[in-house]
Amino acid sequence: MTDAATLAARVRDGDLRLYELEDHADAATAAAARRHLLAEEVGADLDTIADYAFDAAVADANVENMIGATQIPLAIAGPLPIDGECTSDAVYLPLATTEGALVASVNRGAAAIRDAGEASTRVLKRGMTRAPVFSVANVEEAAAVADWVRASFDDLAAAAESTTSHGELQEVTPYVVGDSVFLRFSYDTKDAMGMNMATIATRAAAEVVEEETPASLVAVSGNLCTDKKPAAINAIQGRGRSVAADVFLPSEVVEARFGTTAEAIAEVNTRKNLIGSAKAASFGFNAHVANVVAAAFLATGQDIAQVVEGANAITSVEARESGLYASVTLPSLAVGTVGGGTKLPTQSEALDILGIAGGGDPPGSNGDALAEVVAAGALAGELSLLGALAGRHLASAHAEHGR
Ligand SMILES: CC(C)(COP(=O)([O-])OP(=O)([O-])OC[C@H]1O[C@@H](n2cnc3c(N)ncnc32)[C@H](O)[C@@H]1OP(=O)([O-])[O-])[C@@H](O)C(=O)NCCC(=O)NCCSC(=O)C[C@@](C)(O)CC(=O)[O-]
Ligand SMILES: NC(=O)C1=CN([C@@H]2O[C@H](COP(=O)(O)OP(=O)(O)OC[C@H]3O[C@@H](n4cnc5c(N)ncnc54)[C@H](OP(=O)(O)O)[C@@H]3O)[C@@H](O)[C@H]2O)C=CC1
Repeated sequence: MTDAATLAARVRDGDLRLYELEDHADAATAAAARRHLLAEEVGADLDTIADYAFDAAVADANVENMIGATQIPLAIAGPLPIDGECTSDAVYLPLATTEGALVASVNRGAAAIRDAGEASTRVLKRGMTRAPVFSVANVEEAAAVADWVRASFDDLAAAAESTTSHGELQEVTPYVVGDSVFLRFSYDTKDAMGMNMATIATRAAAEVVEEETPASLVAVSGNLCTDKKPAAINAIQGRGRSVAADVFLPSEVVEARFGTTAEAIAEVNTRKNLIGSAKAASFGFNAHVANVVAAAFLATGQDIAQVVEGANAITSVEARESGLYASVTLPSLAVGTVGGGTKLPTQSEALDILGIAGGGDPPGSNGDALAEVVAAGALAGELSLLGALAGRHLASAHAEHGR
C-alpha cells in the first residue's frame, strides 16, 4: 500500500496508468491520487469533490478513474397518492435536480392530485430490448434467416436464459434491410433495468443464430434496440416499462391550485403538447416529462442516458363537465431497483424512501412500482406546468424560484 502523492508521481513518471491505481492502493487512495495529479496539472481545488460520504470501493462496478463524487441537491415532492398495481400508497418522490422551481412544480401537482384523491397508474407492458445486427449474402438469405428465427424461439430462449436466473425472453422480432438482419430480442428483466442482462443473454442467443444459419454477427447492438437515441420504435412498440398515469381533478381543485380553468389547461395541452409537438416532429408530446424522469433517475440510480427514451411521452388533457381529466403515458421507461447505480448508498436510500430498494416479491414488482411512481410524478409535473402556462405565471415562477 502506498500514499496518494507517491502514486500520483508514479503516474506522472509513466510507471503506472491512471486506471491502474486500484491495483496498488485501496479505492479511496486511488481516487485521492488522481485528485493529487489533477491539482498539480490543472490547479483545480477539488476539496468538495473529495468530500464524499460512501466507501469508494462500492462504486467499483459503476465508474472507472474515479476522483470523487458529484453532489446534486436531492429533494422530495409529495405526498403523492397513487392507486397502482404495485403502489397503493401516498409516496414521497425523491428528485435530484439543479433546476429551481421544478420540485415546487411537481409538489404543486402532487397537492392537486391529493385534493382530488389519487392518481391511477398501470404498467402496460414490460420488455427490455437488445437488437443485434447480422450480415448475410443477400435478401434471399436474409428472408431465410428471418424464417428460421421465427421457427426457433425455444432454442433462442434456452440459450439466452442460460445466462440469467431472472431474465425471460419474451419475443424475437426479425427486421431485414437488404443484406442486414436485425433481431429485436425483448426480455422481462424483473426488477433490473436489464441492459447488461439483455446484452449478455442476447450474445448467447446470437451464437446459436450463427451456428444454425449463414448469418454472421456484426454487432450485438444494431441500434434497432434502440438504446439512448431518439427512436420511433421505442415510442410505438415500447422499451423497458410502458406505463401510464391519470387523474380527474374537479373544477374547484383546478381553480384553487392553478388559478385557471380546465378549458384553458386543455387548450394549452392541445396547441402546445399536441399541435406544437406534431409541427416539431417531436417524439415527446408532453411539456416536461424529461424533467421528472431525469430527476428521479438521478436520485434512484437509474442510467441517466435513458432519459432519451424516457421522455417519449404523450400527455392528454380533456375538459369534462365538472373538471379536468389528464393522463401521461410513457412507452419506454427503463427503470430498475437492482443492478446498475441502484446499489450506491445515496441512490439505495432514495429507493428506501419509496420502500422499493432491491428485489421485489414477486420479482419485478419493485421495478413496476418505480415505473408507476415516476409516471405519477410526471403527471404531477405536467399538470403544474400546464397550469402555469395557462395561468401565464411560468416566467414569474422561475424568476422567483429559479434564479
Ligand atoms: C412554482 C409554482 C409551483 C408556484 O406556484 P404558486 O401557485 O404560485 O405557489 P403557491 O405558493 O401558491 O403554492 C402552491 C403549491 O405549490 C407548491 N409549492 C410552492 N412553492 C413551493 C416550494 N418553494 N417548495 C415546494 N413546493 C412549493 C406547494 O405544493 C404549494 O401548495 P401548498 O403545499 O402550500 O398547499 C408554479 O408557478 C409552477 O409550478 N410553475 C411551473 C414551473 C415548472 O413547471 N417548471 C418546470 C421546469 S420548465 C422546463 O424545464 C421545461 C420547459 C418549460 O422549457 C418545457 C416547455 O417547453 O414547456
Ligand atoms: N451492456 C450494455 O450494453 C449496457 C449496459 N448498461 C448498464 O447496465 C446496467 C444495468 O444492467 P442490469 O442488467 O439491469 O444490471 P446488472 O448488470 O447490475 O445486473 C443485475 C443482475 O441482478 C440480478 N438480480 C438479482 N435480483 C434480481 C431481481 N429481483 N430482478 C432482476 N434481476 C435480479 C440478476 O442476475 P441474473 O441475471 O443472474 O438473474 C441481474 O442480471 C447499468 O449499469 C447500465 O448503465 C446500460 C446500457 C447498455
